[in-house]
Amino acid sequence: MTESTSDQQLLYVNDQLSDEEIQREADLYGPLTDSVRGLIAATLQTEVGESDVRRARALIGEAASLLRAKAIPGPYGVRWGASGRKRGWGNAADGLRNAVAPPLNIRTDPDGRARTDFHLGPQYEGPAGLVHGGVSALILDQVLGDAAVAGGTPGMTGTLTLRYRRPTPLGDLYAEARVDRVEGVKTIVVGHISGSDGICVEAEGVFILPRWAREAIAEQNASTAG
Ligand SMILES: CCCCCCCC(=O)SCCNC(=O)CCNC(=O)[C@H](O)C(C)(C)COP(=O)(O)OP(=O)(O)OC[C@H]1O[C@@H](n2cnc3c(N)ncnc32)[C@H](O)[C@@H]1OP(=O)(O)O
Repeated sequence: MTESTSDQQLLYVNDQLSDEEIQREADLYGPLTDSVRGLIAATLQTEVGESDVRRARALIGEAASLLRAKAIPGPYGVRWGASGRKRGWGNAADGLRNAVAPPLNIRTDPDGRARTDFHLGPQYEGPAGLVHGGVSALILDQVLGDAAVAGGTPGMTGTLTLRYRRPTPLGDLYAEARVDRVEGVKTIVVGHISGSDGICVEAEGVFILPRWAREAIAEQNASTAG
């Protein structure tokens, strides 16, 4: 689907939508995503009888057909509107249109900080009653990455190091991150997830602006200077 770097770059699109149109889309699709999240939890927890399970499957199939009648053919990509507002709505960690993503609402500060309160339901379970370690990694990757973006030095995750200090309970949690230092093209970010008993998972990430992006920026700077 995205076999080369140039295929991937085509998924960064400036679609010129106005802020009002973007807000209208957010108001329409955000609640749809929440409904599907509710469906995922209901699918996991239901104990209704066989005929109700079959009926639910038929209704879900009907809803999927309705939605697929007009749909984008591949990944959502990353889009910008006319004012520069960015939408990574397909993002698996925090995409507004991605029901697989945990319900994060990450807030950032321009000094390179990011934080979010969030609630993880039963669909994020690993060990009994606890958050799956991969889900914690997913969330920390995103929160640390957002801190790098907020600090003005965005990048792809080169290395993510995690220390699981204590089991992470399902339920109400908090994550935060801050840029620790910038070393050339590498931004080193630290952060953690905590629950009511304190820090559960600590993380350090190295975020690197990819070579193709560095070259594109250098080309742009050269053409502006020339
Ligand atoms: C909205 C934004 C939030 C984002 C949060 C989510 C982020 C993600 O999930 S991104 C997806 C997961 N990550 C990936 O798929 C990345 C795949 N890897 C790559 O694309 C590349 O290897 C990439 C970009 C990491 C580095 O490639 P490239 O730019 O060619 O590196 P290169 O020029 O060789 O090296 C630059 C520097 O980085 C260092 N470096 C390279 N790779 C790594 C690495 N994996 N870890 C640590 N350091 C590295 C090099 O040593 C070099 O350091 P120095 O400048 O000190 O000599």
